[in-house]
Amino acid sequence: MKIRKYSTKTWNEHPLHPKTADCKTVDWIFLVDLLNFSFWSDLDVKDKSTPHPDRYAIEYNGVRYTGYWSLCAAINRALDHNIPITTPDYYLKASDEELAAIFKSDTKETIPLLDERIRVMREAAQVLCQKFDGSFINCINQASQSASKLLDIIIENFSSFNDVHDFHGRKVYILKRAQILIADLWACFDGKSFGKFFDIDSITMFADYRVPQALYQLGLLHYSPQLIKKLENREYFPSGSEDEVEIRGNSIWAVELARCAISEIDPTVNINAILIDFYIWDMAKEIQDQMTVPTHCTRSCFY
Ligand SMILES: Nc1nc2c(c(CN[C@H]3C=C[C@H](O)[C@@H]3O)cn2[C@@H]2O[C@H](COP(=O)(O)O)[C@@H](O)[C@H]2O)c(=O)[nH]1
Repeated sequence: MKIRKYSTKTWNEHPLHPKTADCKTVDWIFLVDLLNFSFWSDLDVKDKSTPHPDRYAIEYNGVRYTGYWSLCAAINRALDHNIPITTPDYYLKASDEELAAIFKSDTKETIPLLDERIRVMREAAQVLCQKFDGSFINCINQASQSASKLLDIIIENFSSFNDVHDFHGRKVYILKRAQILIADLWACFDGKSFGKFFDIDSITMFADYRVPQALYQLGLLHYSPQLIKKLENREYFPSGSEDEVEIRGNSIWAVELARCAISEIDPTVNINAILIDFYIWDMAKEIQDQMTVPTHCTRSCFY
């Protein structure tokens, strides 16, 4: 496995990520991270890099994309057809049919949670147009270059980002999409302009379903035999259930411990949870076929 140096510059190198860092790119990142959830397929029981032929996929520039990349491809496809899909005023007023067409599948399976995606688009567009003059840039400006303040603005105004759960009577703030939204801005704008946050290191890893699987593979997360059996049986974990919150919460802690360990080995290295997460997520995609336990199965708009 090639060792890759991940830096914020790597974010823009992905073929489907925007190559210009401007106002339109902020709208693109907001929409992508508004919809950055639940791509795993009921058809793909093996969830390998060679996906089930019928699982949701988008053909774009001659490449078939599944998962997160299928979302980016669908949005870029619409923009290529001069549909202003990243403009909040557009996805506030477009019909359900017009929005559904954006995610039109190039295979038999439709995008998971399509109705939920349309609902959260409407909800977020309403807030952006009514409270922030139609652009997330005004949320960024209100945060005065504080990542934690922007996090508060996001979860106070956009309920679909409110990834908070009860675990044995305690509130667990996971906030995966709200945090990756801030992280993607920081990475795309290379820590400048709309990506400039003096406290970016306060952002944690993004507890999705892919990185926990990789953390286990790397020996940074331990699963009990009972949990492994449930994962192998593709048992469904309801959003907020004990197993699901445990996997996600411990993933965050595992990355924090990894961050501390790296800093102890080399205090000069400029590392944070975001870069560790991005690196592991990208690597997970490369070693998907070698994974010894499947991802966990939860359907939610949180990740
Ligand atoms: N923790 C974490 N979760 C991430 C990402 C990304 C994409 N980030 C890109 C941008 C910069 C980085 O360099 C990555 O290239 C998507 N996801 C989550 O994964 C799941 C989709 O998985 P699959 O079905 O296999 O595509 C879904 O829950 C989605 O929300 C990440 O980076 N970290």
